[in-house]
Amino acid sequence: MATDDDVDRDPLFRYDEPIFADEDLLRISHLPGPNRIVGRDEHMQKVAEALNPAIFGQEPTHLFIFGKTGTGKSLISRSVSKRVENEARHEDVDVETAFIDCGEQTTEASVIKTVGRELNEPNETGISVPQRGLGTGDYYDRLWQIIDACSDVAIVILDEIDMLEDDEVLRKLSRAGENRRVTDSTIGIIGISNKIDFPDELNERVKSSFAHDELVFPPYDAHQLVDILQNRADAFRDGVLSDDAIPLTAALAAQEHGDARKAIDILRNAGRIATKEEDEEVTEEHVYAAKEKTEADRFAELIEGAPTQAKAILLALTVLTENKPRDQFPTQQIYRQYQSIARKLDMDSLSERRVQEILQEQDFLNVINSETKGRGRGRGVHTKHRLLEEPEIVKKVLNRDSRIADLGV
Ligand SMILES: Nc1ncnc2c1ncn2[C@@H]1O[C@H](COP(=O)(O)OP(=O)(O)OP(=O)(O)O)[C@@H](O)[C@H]1O
Repeated sequence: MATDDDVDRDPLFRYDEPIFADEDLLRISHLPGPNRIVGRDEHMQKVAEALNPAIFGQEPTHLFIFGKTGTGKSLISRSVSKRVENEARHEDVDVETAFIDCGEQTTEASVIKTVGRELNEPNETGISVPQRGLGTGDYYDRLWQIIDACSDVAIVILDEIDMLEDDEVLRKLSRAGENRRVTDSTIGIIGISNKIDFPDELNERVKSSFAHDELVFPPYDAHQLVDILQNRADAFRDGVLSDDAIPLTAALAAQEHGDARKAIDILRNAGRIATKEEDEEVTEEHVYAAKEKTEADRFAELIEGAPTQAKAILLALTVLTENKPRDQFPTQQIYRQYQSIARKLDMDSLSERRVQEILQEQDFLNVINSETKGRGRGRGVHTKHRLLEEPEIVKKVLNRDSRIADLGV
């Protein structure tokens, strides 16, 4: 019988995995078991209290969770929802969860459609939710039918809830859950946002559209990050991680704010770099190189993931910065540049006020720095914005959007 060793393998690929034992444990979307979750007992308890009624088919308390990126908001929401689903089964209650990224689904219709598609089991319900072609009202009708057919309680987790274009969807979801004429099932909403120190108008509007409890997730300290990483160290083969690898990763990830996502990404990238360099151990050097790579990837992802409108605004500031490096520009000037770009892109122009809001959202994400100053009594405020990255790098990333690349800027 031929063994693997006898077969000529294609030399283009690698067949050994000397560094990782199970790299999937370091995937951001991986949902670790409860015993691998560190330092969030109190928060988990609060989410559990809010969702507890769902186990008995009753309406949960709606929740808003705030906290900076990588503080475990999605993890705790998903993990507790899953535990509720499991416990409810013992009571013969069907709890189903839909996780929606409002950064991608920003409109009422697309949120409703996506919740419908996530909860639907088309073979059981016989209901289809087409990607396009239905009006918002029809998507709602189908969603209520799906919720009725597939669950006693639907938990809808809305990640990046501040990206929602309006709050109608929140109001309708929360009212439907209370109104037996719309659906026999109940609905619990968890809204997640990382805009904790950025109270903007949208946030206030969204926040006031239904009754809810609020929870704040603080950043992790370096010790907690070490524990989080230690709990995933079995992603690596025995003895592969040098003694410094985890403490250094945790320290680097704690520098800005204690961000578990960054810590996990750095450790994973360090492992990948060690693999690529055919080293036997993940060393300090790999961790430093991984930090650089993680930050560059994240910046690209941040811009690439932004809606085209936001990219057009960023392009406007980039073009201005190219002519006057490191300068600050008032909103009005960026707005004029943006309008000309929007025209070339054949895109509707947003209002100056909305552009100002988007500039400040980017500010939160460390791409742009915005400073607001009073102009003097009765003369209003004046905001100036500065691009923090090199214009060349920003343009390179923006040009990955084919519509923007076609401008040839
Ligand atoms: N307390 C924790 N214990 C173990 N792993 C954690 C913990 N907190 C976060 N993580 C891990 O860190 C990564 C980021 O966490 P999560 O996505 O929950 O953060 P977040 O606060 O929702 O961030 P964002 O606002 O960027 O979406 C995930 O892979 C998650 O599993």
